[in-house]
Amino acid sequence: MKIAVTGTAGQVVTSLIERGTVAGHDVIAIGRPDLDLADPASVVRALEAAAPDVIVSAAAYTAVDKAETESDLAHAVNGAGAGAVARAARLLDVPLIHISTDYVFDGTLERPYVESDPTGPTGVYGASKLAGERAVLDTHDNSTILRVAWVYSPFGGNFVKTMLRLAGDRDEVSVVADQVGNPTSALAIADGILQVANNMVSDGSSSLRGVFHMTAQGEGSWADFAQSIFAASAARGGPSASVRSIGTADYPTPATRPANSRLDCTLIARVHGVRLPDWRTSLDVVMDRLQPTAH
Ligand SMILES: NC(=O)C1=CN([C@@H]2O[C@H](COP(=O)(O)OP(=O)(O)OC[C@H]3O[C@@H](n4cnc5c(N)ncnc54)[C@H](OP(=O)(O)O)[C@@H]3O)[C@@H](O)[C@H]2O)C=CC1
Ligand SMILES: Cc1cn([C@H]2C[C@H](O)[C@@H](COP(=O)(O)OP(=O)(O)O[C@H]3O[C@@H](C)C(=O)[C@@H](O)[C@H]3O)O2)c(=O)[nH]c1=O
Ligand SMILES: [Mg+2]
Repeated sequence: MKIAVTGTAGQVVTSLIERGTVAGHDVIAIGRPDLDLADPASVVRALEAAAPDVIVSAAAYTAVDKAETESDLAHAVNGAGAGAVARAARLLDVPLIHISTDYVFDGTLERPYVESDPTGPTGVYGASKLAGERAVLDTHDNSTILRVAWVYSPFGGNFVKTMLRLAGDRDEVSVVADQVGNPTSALAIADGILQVANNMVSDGSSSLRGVFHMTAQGEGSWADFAQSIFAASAARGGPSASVRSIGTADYPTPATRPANSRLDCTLIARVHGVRLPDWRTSLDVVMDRLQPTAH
């Protein structure tokens, strides 16, 4: 399969290049300056020139707090930019897999969110991603939206790397314990994307299209996640710190984040046969990559 993916250095695009290549696919990553999501004409032009069998829309404006003061740019990239990717997929007549987020929800529900639950983003980033979902669904029927969450990997910037950096220069790190979710490895996301792509290319049924939740099994708070990161690091002889559990009110940020970010992934298991590993299993894989010599 010839897979075009948006972005060049992001966590999901880098993981898809690795996992897709291992699986024998031709993965072409297209990003700035050739494809700039803030410039819709460049998006259509670059994707048409690549002539792929399937498009994966993985690039996005992901700076959650900064988005609060860069609303126009966040919406241009995540909203209109996603629409431009969908127009390219329509022109090429190929399946589109678009990546979205748990931050489309307000987090007030007491159980994991299912796909049909009402959205209600609490910040600009979530609102811009929701606009992107709608642009995709309005533009191209042959689309699947995968909502992922709390992404980490050996690549780019993420919570795991932030925690390891903080542990390098302090004994204790304060982390919020009242936001719960599903930490998900970008490498596992890449494997899920490949399975969904295979399904879409070989089967045109509408049941395979639409919105799906796709996160790792298992849940935890950011404080739980930090604790597991430090335990895994210590076991490899790397930096560690103790976690002080704090409340969201004690960690003020420009953007409001959902208290409950948990996504129910029953639908994608049933329809696509995709079930990502437990997050603690995937964390070990990523820690082995980040600290290969530390054992
Ligand atoms: N990170 C997370 O925790 C989560 C992410 N998601 C979603 O998953 C997807 C992948 O996220 P992730 O891999 O972590 O993102 P990263 O922040 O690691 O990377 C973002 C990517 O988007 C590219 N990009 C940003 N702006 C533009 C632009 N104007 N034009 C073209 N490319 C641009 C970057 O380009 P460059 O390569 O040039 O740097 C980079 O490749 C996104 O859709 C995100 O919304 C969903 C839930 C959680
Ligand atoms: C660095 C740090 C963060 N925190 C808190 C802030 C926040 O509530 C939580 C996670 O911090 P982050 O800045 O990594 O979170 P954030 O950037 O909001 O992560 C989100 O990114 C976007 C792109 C998504 O789509 C989401 O799924 C989610 O992964 O931990 C602490 O409590 N202590 C700390 O030392
Ligand atoms: Mg962040």
